[in-house]
Amino acid sequence: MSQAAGAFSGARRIVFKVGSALLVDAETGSANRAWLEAFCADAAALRAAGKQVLVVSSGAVALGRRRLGLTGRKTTLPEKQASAAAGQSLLMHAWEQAFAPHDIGVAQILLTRDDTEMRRRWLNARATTETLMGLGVVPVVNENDTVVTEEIRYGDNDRLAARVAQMAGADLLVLLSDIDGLYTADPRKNPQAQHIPLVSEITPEIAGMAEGANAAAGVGTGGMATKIAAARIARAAGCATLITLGSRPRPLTAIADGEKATLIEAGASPAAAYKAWIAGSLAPQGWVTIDAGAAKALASGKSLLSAGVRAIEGPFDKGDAVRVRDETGREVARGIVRYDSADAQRIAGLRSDAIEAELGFTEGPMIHADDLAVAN
Ligand SMILES: Nc1ncnc2c1ncn2[C@@H]1O[C@H](COP(=O)(O)OP(=O)(O)O)[C@@H](O)[C@H]1O
Ligand SMILES: N[C@@H](CCC(=O)OP(=O)(O)O)C(=O)O
Repeated sequence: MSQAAGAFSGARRIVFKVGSALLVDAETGSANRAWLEAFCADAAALRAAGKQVLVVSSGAVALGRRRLGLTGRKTTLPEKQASAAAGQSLLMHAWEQAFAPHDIGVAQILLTRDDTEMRRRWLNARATTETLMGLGVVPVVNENDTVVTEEIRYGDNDRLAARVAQMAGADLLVLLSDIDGLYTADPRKNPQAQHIPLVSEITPEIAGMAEGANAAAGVGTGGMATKIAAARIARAAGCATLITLGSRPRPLTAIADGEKATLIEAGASPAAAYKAWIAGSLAPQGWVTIDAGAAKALASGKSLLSAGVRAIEGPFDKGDAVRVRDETGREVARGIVRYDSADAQRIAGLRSDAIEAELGFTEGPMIHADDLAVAN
C-alpha cells in the first residue's frame, strides 16, 4: 500500500479541500453535479466506515459571477464580493442536494483570516464545528469573501483549509487539485518533472519546487505554492496533507486504491500539537491557583475541577488561556479556561455538582483535560 493510501485509510477526521475548478463546470459555469454526486457517494462511504468528514469548498465567486452576468471580463473586488454573496447560496444548495440522497445534512461555515487568527473567534468556530460533527452534519466551509478586502483575505482556500484542519483537530487534510501531487517542477512547463510521493519534511528545496498561481489557469487561485504553505500549517498542527487529482470518477475511492498522490507527513499528533499551541502561542491572561490534590490530578492527565481551585487572579474571559500554579507558586500547567474570572471566583472550591446552583449554568470542569498543557 502506498504511504498516501495508508494515511488515508488510517485517518479518523479528514478535511477535504475542493477547488473551484472541480466544482464549477467550465463550460456551463454552473455547479458540476456529476462530480459532486461522486464525491458525496465516496464521502458517505467513508462516514459509514467511521470517519468524520469536513469540506472546505471554493466556487462561490465562479458560480455567482454567472448568476450576476459578470462572466467574460475581468471583475473588480466589489464585483467579486458581490459574486461570492450570490454564489455562496448556489454553492450550499449544490452541496445540500448532493449529500441528500445519503441522508447527510450539511452546514455552512464562513470564516475570515481574522476568525482563524483571533483566539476567541477561533474557539467559537471550533466549538460550533465540534457540535456539528457531533450531530453528524458535514460542515462546508468557505472564506467569507463579502467582508474581506484583498489585504486581509486568504484568497486561496488551501491555507483556509489548513486552518480548518487545525481547528477541527483533523489528522488528514486532502487537497483535491487539478494535478496528482507535487512534482520537482511545474509539469505544465517542464515535462521532465518527477512526481514526489512522500514528503517527510518541508525543506527549502521542497518549497522551491512549488510555483504560485498561473493567472491564465482560469477559475482557481493559489497554485502549488499555497498548497505547500497549507501543508506547513497543517504539519505544525499535527495533521498530514495529501495532494491529489480531484477529477477522477470516484475521487476518494481512488485515494484509498493507491492512485498517484503526494503525502506530506505531520509533525506530531493533532492533540500534541494543540497542547504545544496552548503552551507556546497563547498569551496567558491570569492565574488559577490549585491545591495539591488537583496538581496530582493534572499530572496524571485529568481535568481541573473547581473543587481543587484555591484562588483566581484575573481578569480573564471564558476561552482565555490562563496559567495554573500550585500552592508553592510553581507553574504546573497552562490551559483554556471555561469560565470568566468572576464566575471562576464564585465556584472556586465548589464541587462540580454545586456549580449550577451557584451560577445558574455549568460548563463542566474549570479547564478540560483536552485544553490543558501540563508542564513536565
Ligand atoms: N512543483 C509543482 N508540482 C505540481 N504542480 C505545480 C508545481 N508548481 C506549480 N504547479 C501548478 O499548480 C497547479 C495546481 O494549483 P491550482 O491550479 O491553484 O489548483 P486548485 O485549483 O486545485 O487549487 C498545477 O496544475 C500546476 O500547474
Ligand atoms: N472563496 C472563493 C475561493 C477562492 C478560490 O478560488 O480557491 P481555489 O479555487 O481553491 O484556488 C470562492 O468560493 O469562490
